[in-house]
Amino acid sequence: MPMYWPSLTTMPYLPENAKDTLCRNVTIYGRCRYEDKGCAFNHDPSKLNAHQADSKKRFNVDSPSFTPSLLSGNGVSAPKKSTALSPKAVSAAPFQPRTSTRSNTSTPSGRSEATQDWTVADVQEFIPQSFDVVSRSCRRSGFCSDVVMPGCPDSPRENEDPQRLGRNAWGLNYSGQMSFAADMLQQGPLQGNGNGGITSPSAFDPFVTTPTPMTPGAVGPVSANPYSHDATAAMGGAFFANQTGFQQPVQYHLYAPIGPHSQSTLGYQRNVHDLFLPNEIREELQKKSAATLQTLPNTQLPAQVDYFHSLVPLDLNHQKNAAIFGYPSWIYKAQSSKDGHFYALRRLEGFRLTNEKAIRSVQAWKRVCNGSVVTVHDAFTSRSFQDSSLIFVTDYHPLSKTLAEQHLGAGNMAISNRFQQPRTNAHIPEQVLWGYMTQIANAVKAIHDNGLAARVLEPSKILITGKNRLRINACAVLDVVQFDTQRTVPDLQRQDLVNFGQLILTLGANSPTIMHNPAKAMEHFTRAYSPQLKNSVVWLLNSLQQEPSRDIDTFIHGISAQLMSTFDSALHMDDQLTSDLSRELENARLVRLMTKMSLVNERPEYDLDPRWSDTGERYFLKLFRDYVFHTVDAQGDPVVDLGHVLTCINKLDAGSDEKITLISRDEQSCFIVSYKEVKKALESSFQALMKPTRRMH
Ligand SMILES: Nc1ncnc2c1ncn2[C@@H]1O[C@H](COP(=O)(O)OP(=O)(O)OP(=O)(O)O)[C@@H](O)[C@H]1O
Repeated sequence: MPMYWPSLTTMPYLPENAKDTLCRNVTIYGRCRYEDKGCAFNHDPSKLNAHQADSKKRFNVDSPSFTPSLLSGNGVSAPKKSTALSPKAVSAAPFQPRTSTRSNTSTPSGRSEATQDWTVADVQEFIPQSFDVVSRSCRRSGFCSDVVMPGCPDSPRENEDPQRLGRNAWGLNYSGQMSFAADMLQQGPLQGNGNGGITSPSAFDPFVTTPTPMTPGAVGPVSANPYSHDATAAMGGAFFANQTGFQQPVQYHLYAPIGPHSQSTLGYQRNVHDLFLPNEIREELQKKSAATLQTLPNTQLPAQVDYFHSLVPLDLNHQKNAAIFGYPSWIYKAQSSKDGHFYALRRLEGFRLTNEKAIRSVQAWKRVCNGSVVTVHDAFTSRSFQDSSLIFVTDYHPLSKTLAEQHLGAGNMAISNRFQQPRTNAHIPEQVLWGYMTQIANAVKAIHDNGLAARVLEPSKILITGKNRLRINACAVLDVVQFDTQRTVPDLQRQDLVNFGQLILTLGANSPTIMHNPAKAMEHFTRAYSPQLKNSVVWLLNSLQQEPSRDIDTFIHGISAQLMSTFDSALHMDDQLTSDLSRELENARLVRLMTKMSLVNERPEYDLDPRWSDTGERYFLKLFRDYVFHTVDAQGDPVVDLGHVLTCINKLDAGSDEKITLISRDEQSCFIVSYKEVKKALESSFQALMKPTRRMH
């Protein structure tokens, strides 16, 4: 190990009391080769002892102003060092207040004092302390004996046997739990003390209620937004949103465990998956994104249909029946050149518009805004397909299936290709069927309230867009195609109720053809489901015959108990999604911060420019990057600890006052810097990048 050389020019920090601090080289090697070459530290232990005796006189038990918070003068907690490690500590005398140290543990002076205390004979008393708030880095951080690094799982803690820690890559211990969480939770909130120091959790007094940053009207630590200094100035509004108006306290930079929780883990344990979106949701969303962005090269389809392009067919087979609309219909996904969004285009092949008013009836459908209806946006005629077609523009719901595909085996082969899960012939559970009923009732009510009728309530025209999540599709089509119908809207609305009843009966009987024999279908339904469900279906089926006339409001009133149950399920789902979302809370921030770091660090075009890469702030940003990502253990193997990375980046984002020691790759120089300083340096370097012409000034 090279001799320690504290007065290198790159080292920005020299303790003001250097003369009172025993040189570390004297401690380690017995002498300092730089004693006469400018080393600013003390090389005569006897002088130091005299001085320390002096200082003990000044600060002792009798000192009237002693505060047993274990904080040093600058607000940084006193080092624990040898006291925590000494075997004598076990039989230590009861707690007695002793001299508080002035500087933090990262400084050479801290080390020399430790040396004074290091001999066993000097360990007089055990001072109960919490962890060192000031962390000290060591590139060889694996169980490094002289560095206590909160957040670094390889640092020794409280006589912990490193072997027992049994950690593996990603900071997981062998039981599969994240190791960093304990450190993060242990550290608790970091709060500036207004002195540039940090109050440690050891100063927490359970009997004193202080306003927390979450308390409305709280002042103190949150009065200054720790992030606001750079918000728009540094990144420009487009890159980082301006955060003015929101006082985010530092505590929010920890991942708070929002339920539901796994019962098999201890309070402080985290599984790496706890930090991110659950895999199923991530996969589902990614598949949906992929489906949305899918394109079809070498297609025979027109390149442009009105203001849409990039058409991809959504139909699962080439056989089209004209049974529902009277015209063969096709569905395409397409991108709008007006707004760049994706839409579903339903094309009715060979339709000739004879009455212009017909197509205007779509206007009324644009006003139907309901979670159970596929929103209709537009309708127009087109000759792009070399015929005369009628096109309906609706919302696109990627990877959706129709009820017929899901439960009645429609397009079975193709479905298994697209969704990789062929339809099961299983009987639909009653609760699921109630869920379908309440959602369709919701859609029908919205449609009827707008003075319209759904007219198409078929299993092949109802989409499942998520788990048990339905939306009525193909609305508005019959209003245009059968514009001249003689039936009144109330009549069509009653017909909707009948169609609704038939739909549920078909699904419950689990066969598309069972409606050819309604008596048999009802018999099957009665056997499979509760009388309440059956009665609801019968009520709907009889809507045309009975007086007084029936409407959707009366039906909804009748199934209110089921509505409550569906509503409750929706609330649970909402909770679950909120909880899942909270896991992603910091990711966007972290990714942006890491992007910033990557943009600044080691830019090839400035590689040979010493003013850019190897001096000042850029240099310690480079070392900070090493500290976060390139730490190695005692054997020189890379430490791959996600917990360490997240902790460091979160603290950087928060601009914490906590200090770290950054050591150069050749171990010849070091910086003692706070995260706050690193953050400022990152901001100004990034600013310099954004203004290349002025960067050198
Ligand atoms: N708005 C939409 N967003 C996404 N996919 C849709 C949309 N509308 C329909 N689809 C999908 O397109 C496919 C074809 O739908 P379509 O309405 O033509 O039903 P179909 O099963 O072909 O019935 P039919 O034979 O009566 O036309 C279905 O798999 C459906 O999930």
